[in-house]
Amino acid sequence: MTDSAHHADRPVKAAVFGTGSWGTAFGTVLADAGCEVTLWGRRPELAEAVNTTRTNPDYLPGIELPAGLRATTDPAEALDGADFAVLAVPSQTLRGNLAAWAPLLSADTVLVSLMKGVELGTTKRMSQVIEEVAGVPAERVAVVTGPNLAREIAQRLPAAAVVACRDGEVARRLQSACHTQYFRPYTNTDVVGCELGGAVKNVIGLAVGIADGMGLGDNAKGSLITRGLAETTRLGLAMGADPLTFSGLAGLGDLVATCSSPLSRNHTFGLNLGKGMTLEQTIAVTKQTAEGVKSCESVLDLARRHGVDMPITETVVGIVHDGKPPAVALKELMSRSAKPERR
Ligand SMILES: NC(=O)C1=CN([C@@H]2O[C@H](COP(=O)(O)OP(=O)(O)OC[C@H]3O[C@@H](n4cnc5c(N)ncnc54)[C@H](O)[C@@H]3O)[C@@H](O)[C@H]2O)C=CC1
Ligand SMILES: O=C(CO)COP(=O)(O)O
Repeated sequence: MTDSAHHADRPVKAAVFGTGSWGTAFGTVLADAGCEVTLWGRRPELAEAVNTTRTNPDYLPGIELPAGLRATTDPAEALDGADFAVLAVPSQTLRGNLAAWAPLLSADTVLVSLMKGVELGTTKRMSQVIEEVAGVPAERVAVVTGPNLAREIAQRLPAAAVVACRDGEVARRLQSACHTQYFRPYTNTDVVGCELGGAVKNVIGLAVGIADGMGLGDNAKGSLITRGLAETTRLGLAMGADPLTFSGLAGLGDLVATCSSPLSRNHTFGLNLGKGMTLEQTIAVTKQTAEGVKSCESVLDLARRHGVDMPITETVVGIVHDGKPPAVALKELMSRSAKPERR
């Protein structure tokens, strides 16, 4: 654990791009595991605050960050000697961000996605965007996902996670670099399933939030979680994922955490809509990235391209983007034709 994050006779080095809640929290995990970590952020005043107060007052107020974590606004400084370049920016800005950083990457740096979204327009998963923009093979791109609400992790509360890479040995290296007493990563080689699990759970989290806001009860929540997982699995199967991935941490685990936590931005976004706020009002009170708001459209696009029925995702798109009143959307969802459970 703490001693395992060493590469031959030197500590493992990691650059983390994004000084938001998850970038900072995962940087904390890496530093607690013994890595030398440099966070990159856009704003000099936030980098300065991280370095001088050892806190991130904007995203994780009140939580002490480890000494092995420092911040900079210079991407070249962050990447200097990095074994891992960890990406934690919003999914829809990744392409533009990475285009600027890619020329600074060394030939053997492993790129790690922390993001849970699907690119609008291209319907690409984040690892695909990374491969394309950085010009690296799939074997050099890894994904970290699972039930990992950032604030809980930064408070060093226990959690398990999945580290996925097509190359199992790369996944094992990253697993050892981020394994601590409170953070337990498992490896997986099903990158497609792990990424889809993370992206679609945000959409289902919105749906459950809307239902909670409307006061529909816990049976509705259990039904949405289960049928949400069923439609995620259908899409995964059509895209070549291993269906067992969806009953693991990247699927069920993350879905349950997101749908039951007041810390989830997607759940909270849905809750506000369900309580009757307009989309504009909800966006105005949302200060952080709620990926499902944009990714519900790209997930639905993916589903249509693969000929997969995703009624809950379609309902969320109807409410969030087409202005359909939640009560009307609920009626439509409940009036769908009756069918066997396993289909
Ligand atoms: N917060 C959480 O609990 C978890 C978040 N994630 C995923 O991590 C990713 C990042 O989310 P968070 O850190 O939570 O979001 P956040 O909203 O807390 O932070 C986003 C970061 O990206 C930066 N950013 C925003 N627009 C940018 C741009 N145009 N260019 C460069 N940087 C920009 C912000 O300044 C901030 O540092 C998302 O895909 C999210 O789904 C995954 C697991 C847990
Ligand atoms: O992905 C997450 C927990 O695993 C965080 O969920 P939110 O993005 O909804 O806050």
